[in-house]
Amino acid sequence: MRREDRAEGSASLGDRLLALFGEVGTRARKRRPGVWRGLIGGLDDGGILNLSLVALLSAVCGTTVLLLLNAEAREVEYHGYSDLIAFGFLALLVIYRWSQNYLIREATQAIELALHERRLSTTRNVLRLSLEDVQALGLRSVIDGIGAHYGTLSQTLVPIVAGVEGVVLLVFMFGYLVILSPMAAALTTIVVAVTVMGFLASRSRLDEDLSLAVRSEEAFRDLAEGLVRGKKELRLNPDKRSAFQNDMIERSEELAMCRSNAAAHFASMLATGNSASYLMAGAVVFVLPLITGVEQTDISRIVVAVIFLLGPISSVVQTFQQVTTARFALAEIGAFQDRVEALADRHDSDRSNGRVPAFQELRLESLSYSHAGENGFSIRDIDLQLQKGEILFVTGGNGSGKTTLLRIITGLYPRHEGAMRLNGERLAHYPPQSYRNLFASVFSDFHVFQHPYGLDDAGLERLEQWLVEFDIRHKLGDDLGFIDANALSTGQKKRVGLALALAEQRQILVLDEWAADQDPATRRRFYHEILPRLKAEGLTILAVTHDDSYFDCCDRRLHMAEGRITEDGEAWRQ
Ligand SMILES: Nc1ncnc2c1ncn2[C@@H]1O[C@H](COP(=O)(O)OP(=O)(O)OP(=O)(O)O)[C@@H](O)[C@H]1O
Repeated sequence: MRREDRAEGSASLGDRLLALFGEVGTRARKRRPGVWRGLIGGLDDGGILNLSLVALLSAVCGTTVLLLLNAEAREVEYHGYSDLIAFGFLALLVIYRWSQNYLIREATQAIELALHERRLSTTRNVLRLSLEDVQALGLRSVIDGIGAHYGTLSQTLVPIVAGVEGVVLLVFMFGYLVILSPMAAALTTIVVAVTVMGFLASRSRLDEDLSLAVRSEEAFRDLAEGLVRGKKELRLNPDKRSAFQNDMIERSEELAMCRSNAAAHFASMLATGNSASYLMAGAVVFVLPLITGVEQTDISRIVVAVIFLLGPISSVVQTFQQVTTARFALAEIGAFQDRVEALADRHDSDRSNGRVPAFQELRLESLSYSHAGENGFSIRDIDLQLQKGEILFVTGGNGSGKTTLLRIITGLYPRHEGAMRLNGERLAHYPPQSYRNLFASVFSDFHVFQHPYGLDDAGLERLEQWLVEFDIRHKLGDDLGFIDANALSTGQKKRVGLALALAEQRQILVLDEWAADQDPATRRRFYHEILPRLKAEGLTILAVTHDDSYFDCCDRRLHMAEGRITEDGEAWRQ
C-alpha cells in the first residue's frame, strides 16, 4: 500500500473515531457520518473492525489473567502449584500488554492524522481569505483555531483511548463476575449505575466551568501579550505599571477561580468514582453474605474479581474528564472551521493564481469603501488613474484614508461602490489573484518572514543585489534562506522589506511611508536615485509620503482629506 493511501486510510479512520466523541462543526456534520454511521462505515473499511478485534483480544486476555489467578489459587489450595497455569498467565499478560499498546498507538495515530488534515484544510482556507476577513477573525481566534485547541485535544487522546479499552475490559470482567455470582454482579451494577448517573448529571456544569476557564485564559493571554509588547511604556511609567499589574492580578484571580472550579468538579467526580469502586468491594464483603448463603472461598474469589474491576473503572472515570475537555476543544475547532469555510467560499471562483496581465493602466471610478463598525471611516467618490511607468505620490494628514486607498487599489480590500478597470476591463468586486500579482508592497505594518518565501535562486540573487544596494546585506547571515528581522532596527527592517519587494519583480511597487524611518542621506538617495532608476526600468510606483521636501520627485500627486481626494489636491509635475 502506498504511503499516501495508508495516510488517507488512517485519516478517514481517525475521522470516524473523532465522530464517536463529537461532531466537528455544522458544515462538517453535513458531510461526515454520525456516530452509528461512522461506526458502520469504519467496519466497512476495516479500520474500526481491526481496532475492535484488538480491543476484544485485550479484554479477553485481561479477563483470562484474572480467571487464571483465581484458578491457580484454587489449585494451590486443593492440588498444589500448577506450572501450566503460571505459564498461561505470563503468556496472556504479554499479549495483553501488546494489544493494549497496539490499540492506543494505532487509534491515536489515526486521530492525529485526521486532525492534521483538518488543520491543513483550515489553514488553506485562512490563506484564501481576504485581508478584511482575517482582520475580522482576529489574531487570537486564528492562533487558537489552528493551534491551541488542537494541542488541548491531542493531550486527551491517550487517556480517552485507554478509557474506551477499559470499558471493553470492564464488560468482560463483569461477565466473569456474573458467572461467579449473579447477586454480586447485581450489587455492582447498582453502584456503577448510580455513579454514572451522577457523572452525567454534573457534565453540563463541567462544560460551563470549562468554557469559562477557556474565555478567562484568552483574556489573560491578551494581557500577557501586552506585558511583552508594552514593556517600554510599563518600564518608564510606575503608575501605568501598577495599574496594569492590578489588572493582571484581577484576571489571574479570575482564571484561578475558573480553573479551580473545574478542577473541583473533576476532583469530586474522581473521588466519587474511587469511593464507588471501594463501595463495590464493600458491598460484596458486607452485604452479599447477608442476602445469599455464599461460601468464604467464593467471597475471596469474588472480591479478587471486583478488585480487578477497579483499574478499568478508574480509567473510565478519568475518561469522563478527558472526553469533556476533548468535546469542548472539538466544538471550538468546528466553529472556527465553519466560520473560515463560509468566508472562504466567497473566493471559490478565483482560479487565476499564476497569470499576470501586462499592466498599462488602472482606473478607479466613483469608488467608495467603509470600514466596519457603527461610525466606520469611509473613503468616497475616488476617481483616479495610474499609468504604466509613472510615479504617483499620495499625500494627506493622519487618518485621511491613504493606507485604506492603497489596500483597495492592491485588491486587499474589496470596493463597496464604484468601479475599477484594469487596461479598460472592469474588475470583479474581489479582484482576482492575477490582478494582485501586479503588486509588490511595503506597507507600514509589513512583515518580514523568517524565510524569503516565493523567491527562486534568481530571486535570491536579486535580493542579494538590492540588500547590497541598500547597505544592509552585512546585517544578515551568509545564508539568505533565513532572515532574523528581530535583530534589525526599524529603518533597517524597512530596507530589507523593500529589497524583498523589489526581488519579486512585480510591475507596480506600492510603498506606505517607506522613507519615514530612513536617515536623511538614504532618504535623499531613495527619492533622487532609486525611484528614478526603478521608473527607468519600467516600474510603476504608487507611494504614500509625508516628505514635503521631495513632493517634486513624482509625476503626479494626489492629496487626501477625510477620505476624499481634494479638488486642489491633484498636482501635476511641471
Ligand atoms: N481595519 C480597520 N477597521 C476600522 N477602521 C479602520 C481600519 N483601518 C483603518 N481604519 C480607520 O480608517 C481611517 C483611515 O485610516 P488609514 O490608515 O487609511 O489612514 P492614513 O491616511 O493612512 O493615516 P496615517 O497617515 O496615520 O497612516 C482611520 O480613521 C482609521 O481609524
